[in-house]
Amino acid sequence: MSYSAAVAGASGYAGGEVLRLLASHPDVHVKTVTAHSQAGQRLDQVQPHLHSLASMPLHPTTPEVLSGHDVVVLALPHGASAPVAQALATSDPDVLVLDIGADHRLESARAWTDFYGTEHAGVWPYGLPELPGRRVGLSDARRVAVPGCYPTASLLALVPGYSAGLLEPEDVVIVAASGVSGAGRAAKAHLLGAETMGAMSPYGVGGSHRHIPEIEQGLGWAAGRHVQVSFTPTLAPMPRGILATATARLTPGTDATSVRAAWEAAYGEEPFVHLLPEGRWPSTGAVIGSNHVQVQVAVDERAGRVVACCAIDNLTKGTAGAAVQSMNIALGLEETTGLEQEGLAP
Ligand SMILES: NC(=O)C1=CN([C@@H]2O[C@H](COP(=O)(O)OP(=O)(O)OC[C@H]3O[C@@H](n4cnc5c(N)ncnc54)[C@H](OP(=O)(O)O)[C@@H]3O)[C@@H](O)[C@H]2O)C=CC1
Ligand SMILES: CC(=O)N[C@@H](CCC(=O)OP(=O)(O)O)C(=O)O
Repeated sequence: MSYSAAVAGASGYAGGEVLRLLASHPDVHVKTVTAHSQAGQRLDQVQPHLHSLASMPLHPTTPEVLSGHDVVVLALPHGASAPVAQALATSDPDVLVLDIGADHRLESARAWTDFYGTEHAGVWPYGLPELPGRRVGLSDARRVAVPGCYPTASLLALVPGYSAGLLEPEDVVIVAASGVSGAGRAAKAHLLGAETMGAMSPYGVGGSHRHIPEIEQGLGWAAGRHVQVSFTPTLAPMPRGILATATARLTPGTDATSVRAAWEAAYGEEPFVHLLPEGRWPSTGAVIGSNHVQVQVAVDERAGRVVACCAIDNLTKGTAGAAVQSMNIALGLEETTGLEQEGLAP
């Protein structure tokens, strides 16, 4: 069976990555692409690397244009997807909608308003199938909230320890470095070319980053109680990739053997998440361009803490790959379909 797809926000980084993956997907063909300020152009004027889709016209992003497809991917700024999704709920109730933005990720309306400052649009099944119990919730789903990029890396680093009851729920510290494509294509003051090359600096410091409630939500699901997180993002001079380093206090009696066993049990059967052999540490260089994830964990006995690292490509497993993986599950396809690319090196 062949499914038709529309990709909204096709002129952006996330939409472009969705198209790169769908261009070689055997069961889904891209029928419609939309943009906002760049509507009216040909796709290759804004995404010159997408050769097989080059002549597609970029339509305006309206519910009418997006109607009539089997799958709609919304790669739009926060706040822009909820009204489109509401219109599709009336016109196309059975369409599979994957929201790459944040509008439908948070259960807590209060957390949404605190960090995004607008009205909460509601919550959809969360598209990180590697979290306990989430894969089954995605099968037959018609709506999927694709996780944020930093939450993906942070949760894949730490969730096994919370699921196994090995980590304390307070005093979790996560520092993550992201490539500059994480900020999107639109120019931003802290992202002017020369300033990002050859330098690293933090931003969103002091508990203000909007991914904090999403990370706490995912860790809380695994722990069965609230988990308090200090999260600091940093900008790294690379186009793609996230390396998250997370530390948390061990519960009394937890040793390195039980930590290793918990992470092995969580990821032993996962097609995309690779717990590295002991002594090897994740590198963004090993996952760029692919949906694969590298994870490593160690115990810092002096500090009584676990140290877990996770590397992803922010645009693939951190966005578009997660959307395609969730789409495959929701459509009943093999989960890895269209996501077989190895990493790109050097
Ligand atoms: N970049 C990343 O690594 C990740 C991004 N995301 C999320 O994906 C979404 C898209 O991000 P990204 O691709 O990086 O951003 P970009 O700035 O690269 O692209 C934004 C896209 O949205 C369109 N757009 C802008 N304003 C509006 C509007 N008011 N209504 C409809 N469409 C609009 C743009 O169209 P045009 O160019 O024609 O103006 C463009 O296609 C965001 O929610 C982002 O947070 C999630 C995880 C990771
Ligand atoms: C480097 C950089 O600026 N990164 C972005 C993350 C963007 C992102 O992808 O956010 P969502 O997943 O919630 O859409 C930021 O910190 O805002």
